[in-house]
Amino acid sequence: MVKLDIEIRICRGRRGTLHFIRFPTSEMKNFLALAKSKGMANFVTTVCATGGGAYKFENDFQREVNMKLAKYDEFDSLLKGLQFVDSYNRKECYYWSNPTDESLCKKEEYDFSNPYPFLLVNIGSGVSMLAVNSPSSFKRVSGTSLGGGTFLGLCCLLTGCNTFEEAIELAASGDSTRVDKLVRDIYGGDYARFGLPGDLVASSFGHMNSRDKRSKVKREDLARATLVTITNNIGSIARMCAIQEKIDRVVFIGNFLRVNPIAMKLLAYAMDYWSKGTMKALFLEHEGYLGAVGCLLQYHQSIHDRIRN
Ligand SMILES: Nc1ncnc2c1ncn2[C@@H]1O[C@H](COP(=O)(O)OP(=O)(O)OP(=O)(O)O)[C@@H](O)[C@H]1O
Ligand SMILES: CC(C)(CO)[C@@H](O)C(=O)NCCC(=O)O
Repeated sequence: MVKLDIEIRICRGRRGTLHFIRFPTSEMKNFLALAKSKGMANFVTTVCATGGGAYKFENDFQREVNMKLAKYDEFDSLLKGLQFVDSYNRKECYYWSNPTDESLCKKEEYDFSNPYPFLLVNIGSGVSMLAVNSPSSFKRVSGTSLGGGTFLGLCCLLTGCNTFEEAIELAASGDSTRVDKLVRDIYGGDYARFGLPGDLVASSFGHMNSRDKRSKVKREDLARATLVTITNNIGSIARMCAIQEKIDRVVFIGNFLRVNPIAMKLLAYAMDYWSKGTMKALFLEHEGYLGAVGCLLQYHQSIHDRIRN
């Protein structure tokens, strides 16, 4: 279990501890009802917010609890949060060593004090890829709608599970090769001419057209195959973006990676293997909270600027 609280001094000499809690935006109605019943508006007038929810729920906050949202762009917030969290916590950034050897693969700290340029891959319900060249310069290079939401949605459909935690637990004990068709299922071994090893997935879910194979597959196998399919696709797009932008470090964040070492190791493997060791996959301990930290910092900065002028 990673300790996520951060002791901070933000600006105007303010000190404190950042605590992190999360709930899905599908629970916003319940959150607002709780905030109302506890009289939250008596001690908080403004809530910093980022992402689509900052726009979608703005009127609800005003109407239900008479609170204002201080809204900040999701990518500005992610990057500001990342810079801040990494500077406060030297152990924030890590990688998976020996990703091509499961028995040796382990989590190791990474010194990210000289970060630029890097590719930031935010795996939320959808996925965005940003090329970050300096603290103030970035562009959104690409994205894909096949993200964490797709993994969870397909997993619920295919296995009858109901939560992300359940989906990950199922995947942990599943075997995706009972679902996916591998190169060796097509070639009988490697396709050496183009460097495609026999154990590479040739066709995700490619076995599932067979009635016989479908009758033998378990929920766990389907969950694992869904996880592998979505993760490999993201890894592949991220690698192409990194090549296009001439970047060799790729930082993966977003709640899809929460409690999800299978996906992280797969991404580490894919980046290392397909780049012949020239690209590195990096991860952050606060992978799902960077936007929240970033919008708080921007709010403080705006107050500071207002006081100075
Ligand atoms: N407890 C959880 N409940 C639901 N999803 C979870 C949970 N923990 C991790 N996830 C994963 O995180 C994903 C959402 O990630 P995140 O919260 O970073 O994205 P988001 O900001 O909502 O994304 P987007 O901006 O694309 O809508 C889910 O689709 C799911 O794969
Ligand atoms: C729409 C956002 C930016 C919201 O965070 C994200 O879900 C995303 O990048 N989706 C993928 C959209 C695309 O296909 O590029």
